[in-house]
Amino acid sequence: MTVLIDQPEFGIEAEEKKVTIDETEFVSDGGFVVSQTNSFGHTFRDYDVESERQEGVEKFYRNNHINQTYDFVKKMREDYGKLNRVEMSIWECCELLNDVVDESDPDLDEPQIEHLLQTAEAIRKDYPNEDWLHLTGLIHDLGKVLLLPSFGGLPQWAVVGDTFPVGCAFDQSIVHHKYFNENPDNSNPAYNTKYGAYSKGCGLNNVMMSWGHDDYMYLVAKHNKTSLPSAALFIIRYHSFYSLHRAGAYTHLMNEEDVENLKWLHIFNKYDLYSKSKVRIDVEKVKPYYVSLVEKYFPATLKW
Ligand SMILES: O[C@H]1[C@H](O)[C@@H](O)[C@H](O)[C@@H](O)[C@H]1O
Ligand SMILES: [Fe+2]
Ligand SMILES: [Fe+2]
Repeated sequence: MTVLIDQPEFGIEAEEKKVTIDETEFVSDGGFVVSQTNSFGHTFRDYDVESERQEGVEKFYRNNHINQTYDFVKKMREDYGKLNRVEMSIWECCELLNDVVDESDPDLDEPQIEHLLQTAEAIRKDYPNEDWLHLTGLIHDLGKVLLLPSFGGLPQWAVVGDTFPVGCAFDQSIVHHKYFNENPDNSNPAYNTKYGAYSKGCGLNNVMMSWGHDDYMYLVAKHNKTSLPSAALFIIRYHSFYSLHRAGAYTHLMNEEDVENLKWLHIFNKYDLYSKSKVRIDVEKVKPYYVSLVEKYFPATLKW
């Protein structure tokens, strides 16, 4: 197995370190079993199948697609980039997710803390030595605290669901694409072409993504100077960007570093998606391990 992990130094100017991956030798056989069906007996991410979640999820995407505009995202990034709302530790934030249920998800109606631990534990089974990836699993959805009053109490459409670039044409592969017809950017010639506000190979870092838990948690991790490698930050920031990592759209906006990091996101996605189940994790049992990882990669208190 060839996985090289440079542990970055902790410091403001420390560059995001790379974790290189040799896919041909990277075998995962630790025992995580991919389930064919979700808790409701359907295949994962089927947005059209009749189920108890279908109607609510579609309503969610209508609101999401109408309201996520370039100007809205710009405003949210500026506002939340100040990180002036709350001060707390990573673990305290995990516990806040006890009260959060995600309305965009056809596969899960459990409190989000379950999903965090299920994802992290599933990764740990197959990649026992990649502790940074376990921690990435634990924290990737922490941005959903944006739903809570002390974080601004944003509506679900501004926090969860798949993400996509704003400022250029909305790709057909995006879930419930038809609702973009009512998004004002869709009829704005500055934003409705293949490249829109961007240029070929400009790099995802220069692309504005619809606002939600991904970009927020990226901002929190980055500005609080995590020592996690760049692949972890990429996973956190783009894990909901299914039109890219599943459908292969928008690759014309990627640069070389994005291409490298996308390999890790593909690995991560398997655990994020297929670990969703009704099988509960014993939080108290696994807590000491995750708290030790948090100590390794984050300061004790973070600004949110
Ligand atoms: O419904 C889900 C959920 O909100 C996830 O946290 C997000 O990452 C997915 O992309 C989305 O489809
Ligand atoms: Fe997510
Ligand atoms: Fe997730």
